[in-house]
Amino acid sequence: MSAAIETSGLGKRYGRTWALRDCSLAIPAGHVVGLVGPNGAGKTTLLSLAVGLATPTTGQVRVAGGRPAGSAAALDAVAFVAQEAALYRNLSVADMLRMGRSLNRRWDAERARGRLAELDIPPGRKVGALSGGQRSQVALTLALAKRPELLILDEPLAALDPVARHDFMSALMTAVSEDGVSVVFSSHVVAELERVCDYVVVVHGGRIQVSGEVEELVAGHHVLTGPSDQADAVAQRFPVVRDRRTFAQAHLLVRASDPDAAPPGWQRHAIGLEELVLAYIREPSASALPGPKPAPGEQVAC
Ligand SMILES: Nc1ncnc2c1ncn2[C@@H]1O[C@H](COP(=O)(O)OP(=O)(O)OP(=O)(O)O)[C@@H](O)[C@H]1O
Repeated sequence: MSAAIETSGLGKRYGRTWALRDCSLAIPAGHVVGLVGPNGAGKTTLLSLAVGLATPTTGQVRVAGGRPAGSAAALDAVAFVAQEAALYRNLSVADMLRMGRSLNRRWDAERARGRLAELDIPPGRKVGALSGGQRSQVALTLALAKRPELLILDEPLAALDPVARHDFMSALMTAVSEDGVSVVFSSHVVAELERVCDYVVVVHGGRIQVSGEVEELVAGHHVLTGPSDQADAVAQRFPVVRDRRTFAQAHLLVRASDPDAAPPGWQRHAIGLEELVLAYIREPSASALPGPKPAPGEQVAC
């Protein structure tokens, strides 16, 4: 299967700071990928490298089926919506569309006009006079008019209110189902992920901490609840992501897909994506990456 984004040994250093390091990742095409992590984790850096706006200090990155990031072939296939949507506030919406047409080899003008009409965004209005939600929709329209194979968005939801956020994500999902475009977007809105993403990447401290299909990640983790005095023995049997204990009871979030994982006297609970992602973000030394799983009893370490 071709990869939407593939990196090997990718690193980016700004002065003494490694914004991203040792990043080897293969995100298969055809997914809606949520890229999450705390402030300063390296999300924008990873996306900038994938788009070709930054050059790697180490390693390489290929996009949309093996095209070197930033190459002419990649620029044709990839559309990017930046954190601050790169729109000229003094130009009208129609001017932005004209600019898009002249800058891109592939350009679906009809679709762009139709989309803006559906959204009731007047073509003659200056971009600076639009609401934040409307500006985001214009940026998405420009990106989709390229008919990209891969659409990359850096925190598209950050400035949007809940209704605009919902409308934006619905528009994105429609584009995914109509065009089959692969989408990678970074977000702090972890609660949204479960509804829209089928693949998730967690980055923390410049390193990839989690990468995988949502369904597999959720099926492969459970919370085991039982007596605290047995918790050490149970923790020896499974890779533990999070260990919470009171005097009487322990709650261990473990990486185990075995349906019989719960030892006698212990209960097993399923876990949702939001809780799973937050648990990893709170435990930076834990990781869930493709490849051999950690041995039972091994603390999952990067
Ligand atoms: N141009 C730059 N010059 C110097 N340091 C930078 C630069 N860009 C990013 N960094 C540093 O690299 C690290 C990763 O930054 P990055 O913007 O990729 O994180 P992020 O996960 O996107 O953060 P946020 O969620 O806050 O947007 C941070 O420590 C940041 O300060």
